[in-house]
Amino acid sequence: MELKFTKMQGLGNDYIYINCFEAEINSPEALAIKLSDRHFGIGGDGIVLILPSNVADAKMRMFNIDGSEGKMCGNAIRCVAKYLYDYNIVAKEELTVETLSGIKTLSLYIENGAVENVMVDMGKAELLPEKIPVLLSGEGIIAEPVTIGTENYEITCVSMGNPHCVVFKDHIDDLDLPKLGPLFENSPLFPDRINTEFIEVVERNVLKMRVWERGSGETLACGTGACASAVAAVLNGYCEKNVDIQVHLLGGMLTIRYTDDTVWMTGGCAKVFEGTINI
Ligand SMILES: N[C@@H](CCC[C@H](N)C(=O)O)C(=O)O
Repeated sequence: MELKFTKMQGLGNDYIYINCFEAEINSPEALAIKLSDRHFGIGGDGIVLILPSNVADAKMRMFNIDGSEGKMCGNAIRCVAKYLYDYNIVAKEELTVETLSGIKTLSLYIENGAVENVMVDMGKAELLPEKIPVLLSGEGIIAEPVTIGTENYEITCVSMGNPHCVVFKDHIDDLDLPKLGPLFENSPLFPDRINTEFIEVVERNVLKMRVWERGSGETLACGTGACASAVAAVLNGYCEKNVDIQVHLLGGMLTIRYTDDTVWMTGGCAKVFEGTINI
C-alpha cells in the first residue's frame, strides 16, 4: 500500500505526519518503529496521526520511535495546527485539537499565508506524584533527593499530560545523555517510564535544556518538557510566574508562561518535505 506523509519539525523535534482524514492506519505502533528509522525508513522522532474528532477541530495521536504512544506532544501539536491550516482542512486562526490528555486550544501566527508560529494553551501542570506517576509520597516532588543508577540527584516531577522529571545541573553540554537518560527512563521510581529534562539556569527566567524522551531518546527539543521545566524552575525559585520564560533547546527556543490557570507555550513549526512510501 502507498502511504502519503508529510515530514514536519518543531525546533528539530521531527515527526512523520499522516492525514487520517484520508488514510486508515491499523497498526500505528509498528508503523512508528518502521518509518522513524533514519536508515531504513523516512527518519524521525516518531509519527503523528491527524484524525477527525467529534469534540474538537481535529484529533492527534503521537507514537514514539519505539512504538509507544505519548499522551501529549508540545512540538507536534503546533505542527498539527500548521498542517490543518496550510492544507486547508481547518481554515481557522484559533482552533482546537483533541489529545489523549484533553482538548488544547491553539492560536496561529500566519506570515505570507502560512503558519510560522503557534501559541498553545497546554493546560494545568499536574504536581501530585500519584497522577504523574512517580512512586514518592507528598503533595509534590520538588528538589527531592533520589539515587538514580549510582548518582544522587534532586528531582522535580511534573505532568503536562505526560510525565516529566526535571534535574537542575551546571554544564549540561558535558552530560552523557545516552548513558544517563535510560537510567532515569527505566528507574523503578517511574512506573510509566519518564521524560527527563536536564536544565541549566542561564539567568532569571532563562533556561537551557537537554532532554531524554521516553520512547525516543535524546531529541533536539520537547515542548511538554520545556513547559514542565519552566514550571519546575518556578517551583525551585529560578523563574517567575506570569512572565515569559525563555527555554533554549538544542533545536531552538520556546517561550513558556506559567500562570495560576494554565501553561502557555509559543514556538515555531515547519514543513520539511512530503512524499509517499510503500508500507
Ligand atoms: N516531543 C514531545 C513529547 C513526545 C512524547 C514523549 N516522548 C512521551 O512519551 O511522553 C513534546 O514536544 O512534547
